Amino acid sequence: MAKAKKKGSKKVTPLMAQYAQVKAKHPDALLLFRVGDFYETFGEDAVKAAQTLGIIQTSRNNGGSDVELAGFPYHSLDMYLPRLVKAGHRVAICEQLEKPSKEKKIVKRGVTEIVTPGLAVNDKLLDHKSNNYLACVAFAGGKKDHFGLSLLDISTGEFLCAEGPSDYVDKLLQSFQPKEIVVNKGRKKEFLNIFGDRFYITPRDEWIFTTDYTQEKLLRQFNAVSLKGFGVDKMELGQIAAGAIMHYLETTENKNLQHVTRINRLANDRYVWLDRFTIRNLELLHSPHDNGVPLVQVMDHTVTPMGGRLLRKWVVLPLLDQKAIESRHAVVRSFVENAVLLQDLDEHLRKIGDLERLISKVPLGKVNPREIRSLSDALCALEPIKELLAGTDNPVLKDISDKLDPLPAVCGEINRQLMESPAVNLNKGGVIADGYDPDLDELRDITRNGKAMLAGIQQREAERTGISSLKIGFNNVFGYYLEVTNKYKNQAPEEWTRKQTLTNAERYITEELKVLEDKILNAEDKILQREEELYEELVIWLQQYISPVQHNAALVGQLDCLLSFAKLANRNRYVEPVLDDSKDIEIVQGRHPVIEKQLAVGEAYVPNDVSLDPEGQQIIMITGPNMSGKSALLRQTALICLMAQMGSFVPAERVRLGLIDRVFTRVGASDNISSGESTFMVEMNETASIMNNITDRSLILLDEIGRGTSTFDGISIAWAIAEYLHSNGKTKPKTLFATHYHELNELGDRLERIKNYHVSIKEHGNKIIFLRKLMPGGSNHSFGIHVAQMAGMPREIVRRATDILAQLESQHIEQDAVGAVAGADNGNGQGPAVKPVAANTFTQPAPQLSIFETVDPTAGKIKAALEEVNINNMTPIECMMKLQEMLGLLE
Ligand SMILES: Nc1ncnc2c1ncn2[C@@H]1O[C@H](COP(=O)(O)OP(=O)(O)OP(=O)(O)O)[C@@H](O)[C@H]1O
Repeated sequence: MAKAKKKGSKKVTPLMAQYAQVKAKHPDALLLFRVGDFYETFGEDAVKAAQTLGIIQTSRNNGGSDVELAGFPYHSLDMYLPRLVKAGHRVAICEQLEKPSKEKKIVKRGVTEIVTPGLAVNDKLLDHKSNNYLACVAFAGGKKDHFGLSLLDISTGEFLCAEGPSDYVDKLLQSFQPKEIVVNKGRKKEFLNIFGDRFYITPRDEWIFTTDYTQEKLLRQFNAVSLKGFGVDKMELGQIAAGAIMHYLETTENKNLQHVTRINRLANDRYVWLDRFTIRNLELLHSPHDNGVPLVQVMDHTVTPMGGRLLRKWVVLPLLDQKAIESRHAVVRSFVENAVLLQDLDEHLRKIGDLERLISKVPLGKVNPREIRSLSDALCALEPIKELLAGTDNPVLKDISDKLDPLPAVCGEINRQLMESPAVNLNKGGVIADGYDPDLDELRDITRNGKAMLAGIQQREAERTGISSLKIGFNNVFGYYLEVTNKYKNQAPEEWTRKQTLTNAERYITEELKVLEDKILNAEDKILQREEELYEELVIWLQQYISPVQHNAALVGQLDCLLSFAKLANRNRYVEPVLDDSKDIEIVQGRHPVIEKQLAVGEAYVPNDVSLDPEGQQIIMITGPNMSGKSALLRQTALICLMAQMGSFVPAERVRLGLIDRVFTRVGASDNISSGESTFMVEMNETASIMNNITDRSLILLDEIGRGTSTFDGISIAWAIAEYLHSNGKTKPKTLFATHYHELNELGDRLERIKNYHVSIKEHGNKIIFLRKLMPGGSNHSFGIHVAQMAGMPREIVRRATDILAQLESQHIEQDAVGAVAGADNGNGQGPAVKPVAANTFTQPAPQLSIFETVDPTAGKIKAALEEVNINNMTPIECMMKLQEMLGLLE
């Protein structure tokens, strides 16, 4: 008796069994599984794919149970893949590894590529003006504040390595904005605590993060016996981070990395220290405001992607080496003085395209024929650039000229081998030039002239044999044949092979005909195959030129940035800053590079002078009403110094600068509050980090520090900080202090290197007009109420606020009582340099009144009238009439 089929037993199809196997190897990835002409996703992946891509989700019967299914045609991969990755998915692409055939039940499949935000090489996932870094952070043992960081842009081959305390690594993460960070699984929580949760994290097993394993990975990549040559041999944690990246790449099918030819040390002693708050506050790379413009956007006049990407690095890494900065200035000067040279170079640079990313696609096997052609166009454009630079008398430009190598052999070979405008897709043919390969030429000849060749054979054989009625025909059974009518059949030569006898004719085949037939019938396929072979050979041949092409790309990037500085200077009337050995900052008629470009037509930016020097005017205390331009002044001072040290000219009439080594900015009541901490706490933490890191060459901007707390605390803290910066006995950092606590002007009288300034305004009746000029001397009252009035605050409130202010001011016991910082330590344990003064005895303002609790009886009436209103029952006309009634009450 046959066994009854067990109810509910499931038989998984071979395809789904194969899927399950592949998926088990990549559990954390969304698997695109190639089935014929489709990429399919199953189960949870299908749900995610359908949601992200808006494609239809169906189900597939998988032996008794339904599994979710969503798919798209293979040729749409380019469209859908970037969308999946941008949505934050790791995507594994599983291809069919062999051609389907009748004998095989199921074709072999395997994952050929894993794409994540940090592993993108697809143009649709990349921004040509920004690098796309994959990072790794390695931790020291225990709780030590020391980390290794590596950054790799797989799309350009740039590989960087650094080591240092958490605030340094944090600053680098802010500057380089990696798209993905590989972290030791066991330290992920710590990572999130220290560096925040704003990154795309990929946790990996603990064993990878060991010295021996990672070092071996690096040595193998660089084919070296030591890492000394790269200057990273002493950086154990940096090496661990870099090696872990190499491991990660291997496990994500990124094995051909010949374009990663070196690793560079990011040395923090070469660049101005900007912590992440400063990079953010100065809006160097990004602006948090909706229509805000970051500095880099104003500065960027580059015309090549290499220049665009390099400029972003120059902006966050201003130099400390005076010679290097001055040599950039000298190049900019020579371009500013030679408009023709500037324009010619600009024109040639525009032809270069993304040389760096093009060459990186060569080892990755992702380069298409048209891209190779543009590689040669780019190299050809180097020739005139080289010549133009050789004709200058600037040593840096001459050096770039010497080093530029247009690689004529590469250009020549590409031009010889590829068609002038080759197809983008290799599988469509039309890539290799005519005349390059005899076999290919013959095949093409056949497809173009097949019929003529057959006619030629027919004619020749007819003449040779005297069979005048000889014909060539074709059938599906034995292909091309010669047909001879019975009348001539005795004249058929012996070497012809008879294939068929008809009533009135004989059919023959010949060796020659069969060879030609084979060629004609297979020519198309063979052409594609031959083109593929030749193209692959060309790509492999090109690999030997990766390094020289990368070198050219780097030189082009530099040149482009320097030209961009010159264009910036020309278009905006910037001047060359003068650097000297002093520790001074002297800015004459400085402007804010971004705000001046943002002003409405007809409005002019008001320039200002700012002078700081540690021995005289070390701290400038700027008071002035809100909106008067205090923050702009602070920021423009820092931006001018930083731009000067990037090598750029600056928005001012004249600038003399002793190099600055660090810029700190702190903005009171900053809106970037990390979770769980109060605004004030954040502000104090930030300020504490400044206090521990200042040097004589540092520039500090403190904007409304202390604003995040009550007036008492705010003034006290701001006071104590100012005192400390002035009198800590160790360093005299140059400081700009903006505050609306006019009480702080008192410090100017007490401490010799604190000078009071105010941003001038003109009071006109009840209104104020902003003159925006920085003038010596403090201002003696606050202007918050004026600003409230300007903002359209109801008249009643403004009047009431004025009364309260008057009341408070009358209760304000003398100014001396301000310094509520008794006992504030000066950092060297010797107590404050200024004699602490009695605690402030401001009277607390009365608790805030609600708008309707004012003493004004009219408000009470309006309140009562409003309470009667039921908007839901009113027509628009009735609403208007009610409003009119209330306005009547007001009047
Ligand atoms: N020198 C200037 N010339 C022309 N416009 C300026 C100048 N300085 C500032 N502004 C304009 O005034 C606006 C307010 O400036 P800013 O934010 O610096 O004022 P603030 O005194 O710091 O105000 P708050 O205390 O409210 O932060 C700027 O956004 C800018 O549009």
